Amino acid sequence: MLKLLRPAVTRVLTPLGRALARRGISPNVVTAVGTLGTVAAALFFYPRGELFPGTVVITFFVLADLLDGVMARMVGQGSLWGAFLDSTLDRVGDAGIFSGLAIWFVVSDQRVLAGVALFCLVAGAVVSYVKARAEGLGMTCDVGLAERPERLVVGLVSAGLGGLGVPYILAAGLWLLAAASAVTVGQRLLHVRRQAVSVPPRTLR
Ligand SMILES: CCCCCCCC/C=C\CCCCCCCC(=O)OCC(COP(=O)(O)OP(=O)(O)OC[C@H]1O[C@@H](n2ccc(N)nc2=O)[C@H](O)[C@@H]1O)OC(=O)CCCCCCC/C=C\CCCCCCCC
Ligand SMILES: O=P([O-])([O-])O[C@@H]1[C@@H](O)[C@H](O)[C@@H](O)[C@H](O)[C@@H]1O
Ligand SMILES: [Mg+2]
Ligand SMILES: [Mg+2]
Repeated sequence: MLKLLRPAVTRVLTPLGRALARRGISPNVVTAVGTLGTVAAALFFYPRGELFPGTVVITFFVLADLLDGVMARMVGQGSLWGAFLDSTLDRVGDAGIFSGLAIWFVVSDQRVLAGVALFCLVAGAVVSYVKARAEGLGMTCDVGLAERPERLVVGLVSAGLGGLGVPYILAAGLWLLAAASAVTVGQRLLHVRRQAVSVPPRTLR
């Protein structure tokens, strides 16, 4: 659903993308710096319980994932290597965010929430894997309640508000995200199954 914001986001980020490109910075550098910054901020701030500053810094770096694509499209359709790097490093960034939260929950003796954060990490990775595998087999899988932008917005907004002292919001956000991610896995499996069963087996790769 947040995909609908892509044209507006592209308009806002295009001047910045153009300025970076003029300085010789490539989309791949933006992808890599965004991931490194996300992981470093998540593993520095979250385990200390500094949820609000952590979320602000992570949000800054995570937006690089929008900027890299804007920059790539400014000079054409983007590169194959860039597309691969972007998707792969997204998994690394997500792992940093949710493991940072899980470490904080362990350290602060909130074990159930540590489990929920780990579930969000794994379920989010499965959501992405199902799509990548389906596309690798020649099918489509552009469906689901909690795609990556939704997962990041729910995770980051609840962590940020939790860091500001809003009671129960982080727990509520993570439980919601866990449920939405599980539903999304189900939606994607059904979507892929519908396509897969209509293909004669010998044409499968
Ligand atoms: C009360 C709380 C208030 C907070 C309000 C928050 C509101 C929410 C604000 C913003 C939401 C913005 C969401 C925007 C969604 C945009 C749409 C979308 O689909 O984005 C998807 C992506 C990027 O995906 P991807 O990487 O696949 O796309 P690209 O555009 O990069 O294109 C890929 C292709 O480009 C080529 N390419 C790429 C890279 C490369 N190196 N070479 C290339 O060639 C190639 O062809 C590729 O195939 O977006 C995301 O996943 C990131 C979403 C980020 C959302 C962050 C939201 C943070 C929100 C809130 C944080 C609150 C912080 C403060 C909290 C305190 C509360 C008071
Ligand atoms: O499958 P999902 O995790 O919801 O969302 C995906 C992103 O996480 C991935 O990095 C991107 O390259 C895919 O095109 C897709 O948008
Ligand atoms: Mg990107
Ligand atoms: Mg990405």
